Amino acid sequence: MTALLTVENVEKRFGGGRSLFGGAKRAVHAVQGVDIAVNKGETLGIVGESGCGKSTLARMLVGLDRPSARSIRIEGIDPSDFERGNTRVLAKKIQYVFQDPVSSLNPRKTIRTILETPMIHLLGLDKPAREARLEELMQAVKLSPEFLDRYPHEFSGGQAQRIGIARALAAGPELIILDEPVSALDVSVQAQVLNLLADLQQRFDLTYVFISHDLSVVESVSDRVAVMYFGRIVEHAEARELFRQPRHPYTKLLFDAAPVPGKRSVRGEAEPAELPDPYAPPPGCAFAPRCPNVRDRCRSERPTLAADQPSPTHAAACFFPVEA
Ligand SMILES: Nc1ncnc2c1ncn2[C@@H]1O[C@H](COP(=O)(O)OP(=O)(O)OP(=O)(O)O)[C@@H](O)[C@H]1O
Repeated sequence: MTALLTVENVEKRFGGGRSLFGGAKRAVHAVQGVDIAVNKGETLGIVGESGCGKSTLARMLVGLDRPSARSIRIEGIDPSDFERGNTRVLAKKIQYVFQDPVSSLNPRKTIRTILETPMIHLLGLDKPAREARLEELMQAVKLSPEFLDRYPHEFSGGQAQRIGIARALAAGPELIILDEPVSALDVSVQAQVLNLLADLQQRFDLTYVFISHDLSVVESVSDRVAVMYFGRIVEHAEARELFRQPRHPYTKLLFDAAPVPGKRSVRGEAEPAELPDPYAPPPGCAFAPRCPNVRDRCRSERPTLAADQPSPTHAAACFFPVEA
């Protein structure tokens, strides 16, 4: 398998530095020491609770946020374009679909203008080529070409998200970061958008990074899944393997807390608890205060991601993982 995107030891701190009077300002450690490789044509799911750093990581992958310490490489892109945040080069290769479809579209622009903008600025297409591409895009996202001269507020959430997806496709990217793409939609519309994304992946040979807090959605779309907690990846594995046999106690807790039709909730034990102070990450495992398997070592030493012996592709950052 060829990695299209490789992320090594990426970090993002917000704040820090020196105040006007010379004192050290505290920094939020939003993402710490993240390594990811995304293979061509696959969907990597990233799952975790609110505030764990999913969106910050995603924004760094498309160059919307600059990493504090970095190594992000995309096949076919000169690393210096990444260093300089050369959005024009990056945007041709990698695009972003936002969670809130309506507010992510400029309310004063027609759909035609929204979709034509990347064609002009990134691809330099002339009018006839743009017309042909507009038709192709609208047909791909299953919207009538009549919608092209309307404004974003005239659309339902599901339709607006189809337009957001068409905008992401306009420049012909290879990789799309989908940041909670169906969370704001009605359940009945979610499945339609997920099916559309699967069709488009086949048709345009796309690679996806799919970010969500919703386990059932992540399970249904992902080839591999990375679980994030407090800015770090704490477990990753092939999707089927992870959902069959979670190894990190946090992953297990997420699974136990997920609502399953007909199953009585066990939320009592999995109620979201306070995350550690993001200004002062603990020396040991960040999950230790919530962990049912916690021992002394976990509070002083931070476990690194290590692949399990029986399954070299399944890694959990835990000294005392959940037994098979
Ligand atoms: N611009 C910022 N300035 C300061 N702190 C920030 C900023 N953006 C994010 N953070 C902090 O970084 C951490 C990770 O936030 P992030 O939005 O990436 O998490 P998330 O998992 O995507 O959550 P959500 O699903 O709620 O968006 C949080 O502690 C958040 O408060």
